[in-house]
Amino acid sequence: MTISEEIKIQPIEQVINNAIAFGKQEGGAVAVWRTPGEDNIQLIVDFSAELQPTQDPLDSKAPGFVFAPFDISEDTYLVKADLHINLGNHQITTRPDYSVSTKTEKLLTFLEKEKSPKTSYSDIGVSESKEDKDKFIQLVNSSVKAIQNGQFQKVVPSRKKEIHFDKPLNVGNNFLRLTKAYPSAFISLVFVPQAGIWMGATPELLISVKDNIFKSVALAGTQKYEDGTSLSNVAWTQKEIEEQALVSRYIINCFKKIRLREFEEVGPKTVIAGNLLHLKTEYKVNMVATNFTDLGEVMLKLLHPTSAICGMPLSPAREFLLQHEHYDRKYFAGYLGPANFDNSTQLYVNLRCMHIEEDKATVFAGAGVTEDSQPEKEWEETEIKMNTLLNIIK
Ligand SMILES: C=C(O[C@@H]1C=C(C(=O)O)C=C[C@H]1O)C(=O)O
Repeated sequence: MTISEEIKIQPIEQVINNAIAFGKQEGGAVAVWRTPGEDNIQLIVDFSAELQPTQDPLDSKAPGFVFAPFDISEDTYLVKADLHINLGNHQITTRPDYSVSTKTEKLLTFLEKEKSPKTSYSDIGVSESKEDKDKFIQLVNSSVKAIQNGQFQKVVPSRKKEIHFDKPLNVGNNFLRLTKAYPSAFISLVFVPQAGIWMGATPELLISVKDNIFKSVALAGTQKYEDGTSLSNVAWTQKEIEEQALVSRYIINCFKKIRLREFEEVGPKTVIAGNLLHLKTEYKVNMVATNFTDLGEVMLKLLHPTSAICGMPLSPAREFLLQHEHYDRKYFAGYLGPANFDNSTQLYVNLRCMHIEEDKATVFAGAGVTEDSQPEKEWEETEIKMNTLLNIIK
């Protein structure tokens, strides 16, 4: 399908804003993303009048973008790539079995003609009370007690914070700001009618499958990154080393459950994630050599939610969070990313993210708690994780 010259000359920010406005107005879902280390931004639109939730987003093999919540009993969506625009080279592709409908024509006209207001930034107010801090400190204290009582070894309590704008946030422009600020993060902007608008810059791969190679990572342990710090001089405490080792063990236990013995393990290494440092171990499996051709689907079901975002062992940690966290994480700490797209699947944990509404947005962050956690430090950790977005958003 050819793309009109008019779309090509539109600023990318405007094409993104108009695609989301189209989804809201005409019904449809939109996903925009930039994978780590890539320049090109991808945008897809699913024209379904009512997007249906799916149980197994990878099973259909349909190219699209998966959007899954933290709590697997809530709805997961696959935004199908009815229409795909590569915003790097302005190539438009439609799904081969999708007949170009009047909706496609309407979208393309919409993208060409509608002008979004020129970039002007909002004044942002952050609402946070002493009560919020006290509540989180209490949550960490009860997490440590539960660990001391032997209920589990690690748990990842989280919290949210609201920010208010005086005028609607320019999401297209802020998405582009995130891509520039965090070249090694997975940057995403998703609109699903039932879930609203979510934007994020996550450092954490959940699973990827490409050229018959399966990958996953164990990412945990957090400290602030000061510009210019040499990674070889970074030191980690025993608590942080153990906390990350539990995530590695969780992944290896998942491999064991399916009797997969041959995997490569590299790390743990210190990595930079925007304004933060983490410890990361990488796992790699050759799916042909091990005869596990559906490893992506199988591991996705076993891994989520990993002990980087929930706890170890999984069940008692999840029960604890459901009882004590007192809010719904929704899509925070869920997973998202392109599936069966350009012959690869890359799903990331939805961290460093925000849910955007008309005049406010909600940011989320959690912190891994072990027996040695100090509540005040865990609070600070959630603050700096939220700053990954708050330092950039205008
Ligand atoms: C839970 C978050 O991050 C996760 C928890 C980490 C930790 O506890 O140190 C580090 C990286 C992520 O796996 C978050 O960003 O909200």
